Order: sequence, then C-alpha cells, then structure tokens
Amino acid sequence: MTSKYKRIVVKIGTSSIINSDNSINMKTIHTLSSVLSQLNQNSHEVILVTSGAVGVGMNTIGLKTRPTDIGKLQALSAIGQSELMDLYSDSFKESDQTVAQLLLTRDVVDYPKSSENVLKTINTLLDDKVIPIINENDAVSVDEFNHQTSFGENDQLAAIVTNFVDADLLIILSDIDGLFDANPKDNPNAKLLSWVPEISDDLMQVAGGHGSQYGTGGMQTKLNAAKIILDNHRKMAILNGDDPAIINDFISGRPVGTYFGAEAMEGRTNE
Ligand SMILES: Nc1ncnc2c1ncn2[C@@H]1O[C@H](COP(=O)(O)OP(=O)(O)O)[C@@H](O)[C@H]1O
Ligand SMILES: N[C@@H](CCC(=O)OP(=O)(O)O)C(=O)O
Repeated sequence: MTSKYKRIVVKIGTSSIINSDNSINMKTIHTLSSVLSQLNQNSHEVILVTSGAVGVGMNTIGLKTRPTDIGKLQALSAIGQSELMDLYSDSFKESDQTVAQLLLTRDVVDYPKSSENVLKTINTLLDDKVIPIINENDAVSVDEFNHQTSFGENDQLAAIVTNFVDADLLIILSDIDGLFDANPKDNPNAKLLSWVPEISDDLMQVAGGHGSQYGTGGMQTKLNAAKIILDNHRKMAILNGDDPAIINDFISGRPVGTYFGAEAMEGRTNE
C-alpha cells in the first residue's frame, strides 16, 4: 500500500456507530478498530476522532428520542463516553493495539500553553504507536460570550485537529457514500461528486442537514470542515463508514467516496 499519507485523522459520525433502532453498530466498531490498527502498525500514524457519546448514552439508559435540553445531552454524553471508550478499548485489544482517550475543548487548542501540552501528548502517543481517540468534552463545553470552549460538532473538531497535528489527510466516515449534488434522501437522481477542489457558495447550497436523529451536522458541517482543510492545503475524503475497510481502498488510490483536494487525482472526474 502506498504511504503518500503518513499521518491520518479518521472521524466517524454517530450515524455510523448507532443503528436506526438505537442499537450499537458493533460490526463497524470492530472493523474500524482492525483497519486502523493495521494502518498504525504498518508505517502510518492514526488518530481517531469519534462521535457517538450521546447516542451510546441513549442506548445505555434505553432512551429512544434524542433530547434537546443541553443539560440532558451533556449528562448523556458523560454516560455514553465511558461506554464508548470501553467498546473501543476491547475492540482494539483484539488487534493488540493500545488506545488513549483525549476529550478536547476549543480553549485547549486556542491557548498556547495548553495547545503545546496537548500536541506533546498526541505526538508522544503516536511515537509510542498508541492510537489517540478524541471526542469533544461535551460535559464542560460552553459557547458563550468571552468563554468559548465549544467546537460545536465533530466534523469541525476533526478538521482543526488535522491542522493542529499537521496530518496529511482527514477521512470522514458517514452513513452515505460521499457528497452528492443534492441530498439523496430527498432526490433519488442525486449524483455522487468524486472530486471537489474548492468549496463554492453553490456547493454549500447542495449540502443539507443530518440524515438520522442521531447524526447532528449533515453535509453542511462536513463542507465547513473541508473548507478548513483546503484553506490549509491539506486533503480530505468523505467515505461510507458502513465498511471501514474502504479506508484502505481510498489510501490505495481507488476512486471511492468524495475526495477534497486542490490537485486532481487519477481516475476522478465528476462527468
Ligand atoms: N448533498 C448531500 N450529499 C450527501 N448527503 C447529504 C447531502 N445533503 C444532506 N445529506 C445528509 O447528510 C447525512 C450525513 O450527515 P449526518 O447524519 O450528520 O452523519 P454523521 O453522523 O456521519 O455526521 C446523510 O445521511 C444525508 O442524509
Ligand atoms: N460529541 C458528540 C458528537 C457531536 C457530533 O458532531 O456528532 P456527528 O454529527 O454524528 O459527528 C457525541 O459524541 O455525541
């Protein structure tokens, strides 16, 4: 496998981790753990940004409808985060892969001393071949005047982390094959876009909201993430997380999903 991408950030969304009946998608968690372990043990460096704390928390206490109250969501994420990490730890252990948990707030990357410490921690973990698993620290995040600690959602968090750790590639795994020229849930004739070199206003118009009650951002937040990535001359892909082995296909140069990058890639046109 080519090693064009040495340091890779992979983000997985709630809709890939939680099934529509509120059960946990253990198959995806197992395959993801195995694929990322292999990459990490074969000359790549891998960081996982995972959503799912609120969804797993809902599963744990048997709640079927996502609450809107912030306090309830924060409590659910506190319940779900430890469960989620347990699932990942057990699953990565099957591939002899050690993982570490980092819960970030925006001030951590905005303040020089704390950002220096987080970067040192991540680099030390990667040097030691440990996979950092990152989520937003939902229970303490706030978004208020003079005290902004919230990333808001994990697509943006993943793009910020990709820049922060100077990674070569961000892969966003979702419940859909990539970015389409219209939301396929509303338009059955929508076509998959294979290559996106820039984020135009027209493109922002085709990006709709989330697909299930468990996902939060939809394609809009993924395009905001892509903008951060392209502005910083990096590369990103949106792939279907149903079978995370698709990560290997993308890295090997197969034209799967949607690729965001200024330079063309062989085999990719939107014709
Ligand atoms: N133009 C588009 N192309 C693809 N998906 C779209 C588009 N517009 C809206 N969507 C919706 O975005 C959803 C993925 O976002 P979301 O539900 O937030 O997932 P995640 O939990 O992976 O972040 C898709 O299931 C789809 O319904
Ligand atoms: N921090 C939240 C995730 C929020 C989020 O961005 O979710 P998603 O749109 O599914 O990536 C959680 O773990 O539930």
